Amino acid sequence: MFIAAHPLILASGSPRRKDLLRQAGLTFQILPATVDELPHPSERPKDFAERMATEKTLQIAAIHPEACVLGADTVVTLDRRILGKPRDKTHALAMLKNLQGQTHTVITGFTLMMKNHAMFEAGTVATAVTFGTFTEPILESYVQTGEPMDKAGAYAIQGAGGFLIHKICGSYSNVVGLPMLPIIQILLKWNCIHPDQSPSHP
Ligand SMILES: Cc1cn([C@H]2C[C@H](O)[C@@H](COP(=O)(O)OP(=O)(O)OP(=O)(O)O)O2)c(=O)[nH]c1=O
Repeated sequence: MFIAAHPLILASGSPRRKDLLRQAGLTFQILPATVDELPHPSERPKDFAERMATEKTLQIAAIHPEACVLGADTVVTLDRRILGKPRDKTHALAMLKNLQGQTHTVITGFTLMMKNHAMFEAGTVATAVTFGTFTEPILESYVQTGEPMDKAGAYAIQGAGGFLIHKICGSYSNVVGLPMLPIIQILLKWNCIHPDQSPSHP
């Protein structure tokens, strides 16, 4: 779909982000950043997500100033509290019990940087997600799949956890880990990618 006109680096170890970029046809290198993912006292969830995305991007851009670097961070928020990834299965069950029957917000912060800070864009996208209500054995059996363990909010909309969701309002890819629309728009604007206009092969 798109052709890379400039080296692109994804500063994230998330397999979901890799899949989203691959689905769009992008070619890129993966170099996960290691940052301390702890919110400052009274830091708003959207500020935290954007700061994390920027810290990840800056870390990798410092080593690869020639590339366009994309960093991101996804947080789940309920009543202005940040729900990160669950510590263990008990924590995952508690998170899911807390989220059921309610609408929470998934915020993904993203940062793109190119040409040694000369080109820099950072922002956040929020998606409202409403869960259904379930019996405890149903939530327990979902936790037993292991899927919740490396996911913010202890679920994966793109996986078995899709059954939990009553409705969403906003970007789907943002819940999975990257708001694809603004990211592709910025990459096109910076001439980092072009639409692939070669004839398709059967
Ligand atoms: C809510 C939700 C989150 N997630 C994932 C997206 C993110 O990968 C993860 C949130 O953790 P992040 O800290 O944003 O990302 P990461 O630790 O996977 O990767 P890195 O720090 O290297 O960038 O939760 C889903 O896959 N599906 C969902 O429905």
